[in-house]
Amino acid sequence: MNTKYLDLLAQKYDSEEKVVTEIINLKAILNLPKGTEHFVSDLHGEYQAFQHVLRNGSGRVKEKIRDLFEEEMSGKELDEFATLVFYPEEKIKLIKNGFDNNEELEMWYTCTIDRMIKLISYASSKYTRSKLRKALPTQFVYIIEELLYKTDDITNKESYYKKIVQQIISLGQADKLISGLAYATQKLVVDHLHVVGDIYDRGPEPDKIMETLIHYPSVDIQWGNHDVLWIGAFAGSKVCLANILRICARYNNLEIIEDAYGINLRPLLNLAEKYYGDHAAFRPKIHTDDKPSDHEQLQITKMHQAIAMIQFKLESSIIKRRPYFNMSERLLLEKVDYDREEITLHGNTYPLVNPCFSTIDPEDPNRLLEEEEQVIEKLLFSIQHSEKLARHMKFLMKKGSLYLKYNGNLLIHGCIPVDEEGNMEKMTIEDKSYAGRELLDIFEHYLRHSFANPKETDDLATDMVWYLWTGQYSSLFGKREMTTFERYFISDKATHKERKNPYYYLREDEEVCRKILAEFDLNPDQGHIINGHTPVKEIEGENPIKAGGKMVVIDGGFSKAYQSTTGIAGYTLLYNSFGMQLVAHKRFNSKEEVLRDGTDVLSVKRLVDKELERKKVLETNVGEELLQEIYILNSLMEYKYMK
Ligand SMILES: O=P(O)(O)OC[C@H]1O[C@](O)(COP(=O)(O)O)[C@@H](O)[C@@H]1O
Ligand SMILES: [Mn+2]
Repeated sequence: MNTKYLDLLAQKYDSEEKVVTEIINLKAILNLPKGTEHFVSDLHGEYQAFQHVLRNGSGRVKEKIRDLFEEEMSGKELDEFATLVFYPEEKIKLIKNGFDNNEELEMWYTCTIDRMIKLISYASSKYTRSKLRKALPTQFVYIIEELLYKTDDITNKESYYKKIVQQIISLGQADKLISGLAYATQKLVVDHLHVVGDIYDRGPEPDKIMETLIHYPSVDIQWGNHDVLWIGAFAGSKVCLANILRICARYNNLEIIEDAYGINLRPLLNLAEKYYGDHAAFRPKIHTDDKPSDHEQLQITKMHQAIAMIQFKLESSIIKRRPYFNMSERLLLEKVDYDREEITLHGNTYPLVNPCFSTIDPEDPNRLLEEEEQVIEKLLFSIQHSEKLARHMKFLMKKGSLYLKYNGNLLIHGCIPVDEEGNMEKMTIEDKSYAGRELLDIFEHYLRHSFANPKETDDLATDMVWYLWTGQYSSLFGKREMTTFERYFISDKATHKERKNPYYYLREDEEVCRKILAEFDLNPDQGHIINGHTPVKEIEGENPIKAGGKMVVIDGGFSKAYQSTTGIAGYTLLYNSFGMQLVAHKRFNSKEEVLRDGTDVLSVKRLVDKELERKKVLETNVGEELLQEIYILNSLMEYKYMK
């Protein structure tokens, strides 16, 4: 090993004892049970529901409370206590309002602090003391450690502990201590979070989800098709930008653009006012209680049309300059008969419902008007200069990837494009052909290149980000076509169908899943594919666990817009030292409801896999890293201290 490196390391470990202590510490960690991994996907801007799932650790918090207190507490009390751990500040306020005098309150404090200490002690039992310390609220570390390491049999210490608790109460610190303990418990029940794509679009608060993730101690992200659309917009793709604006308009979420990210939509509104009127197909979908005024709705409807038409025009130029995207069928503006208001697709002619083509020159339908060009330029400038968006996108790049191999499993948002026989589909890019893992790697390479070169707006890398959103062989989309145009302008529903890659039915087949795992150098006997992206229709009896347990699809639809199709409000997956558990979540309405009714919205758990022996850190990705560290420390020991 390079001695310079070891000399440098010796500055940190400047005594034999320090090296020895660290080696012993790391070896001890290797033998602890593996930490709990928490998988979520398709959050689609639903910040409140996501918060709830994080706070309850997909049921882990409640489970621990039940284990500890089932004997001494009623069902209602267990619920109340769980709610206190999820939303401590709010719940404490509610509980305090219910007391008539100070004595009752003090009794409640004493009992609650005691229970919280027991809970945190139990929740941290598989971790080192140092990890627990890091999770604790800093101002109370000393006090909590004193309370934690009390054992009941040392009765003569009892009065000492009582004194501590009384002091905390009389100094007015009890609320803060209880809240701190609650948050620490939340941190301890889950060790690592995986977000299997689609943080953005459809729901109202993706920016808040990003903030939460940025502050989350241990997280990775597998990009979803909607996430790469945002990355693409920030990286200079005008067509990705048009798409995110169109989707925000469609779902009545333009606040995300204007208020959360500070982008001025005035130029778009001016253009929209000039060329467009009301249009049923472009009215925003309203899911919230705070309905925009009629005037606002009309403005959104107009902007929605303006940006959709810009999108369709921009798409055509990419399709033309990238023949190997194989998308010439999607040159729709050229297929329209503007006099007759008809379009011919696959040999069938359909009337166009309410066309709004006033910015289109039938002789050159793909050409942007100068005004349209200026609008999209201005919007691109603002998007690329939004400080907050820059922070969020950089984080997505830092923690994200197209796929992830983690503890033997393959995490991927969409699919691995395959043919009907289950062979990896090939895509030729600039005369070179790619399939399977290589295809995903080259996609990721282009995406990173585009992000690193935001001034380039029409190069291959930037176009490729759009391909990831909508291309036939994109691992994030995986459908033959996206029929956005048809849904706006053609009433015949048959034209709205998006043909899926065979992956989406072949993934039921264990052999296909094994082949995919092998393609990624994973052990097919032990690994699983964890997928998001396609809502599992529990309502119709669809099972999220497929291919004999090799495939788990966890998109149950956090997205409110999809809950009527799925019948639930999302799946999450937990993978701890005992195995994997799938958790189905019932619809989450509001934090207020949970606080009021004390009920949790979780339901059934299904066992995906049960480890025969409890899995240790040694057998995980983290374990591999620790082994390397131990190896280096041993080298240091030999080089510096054992001569
Ligand atoms: O929500 P909308 O506007 O109906 O959009 C539907 C589009 O979203 C997609 O389903 C992709 O989004 P998801 O990844 O959320 O499924 C496309 O296949 C489809 O064209
Ligand atoms: Mn998706």
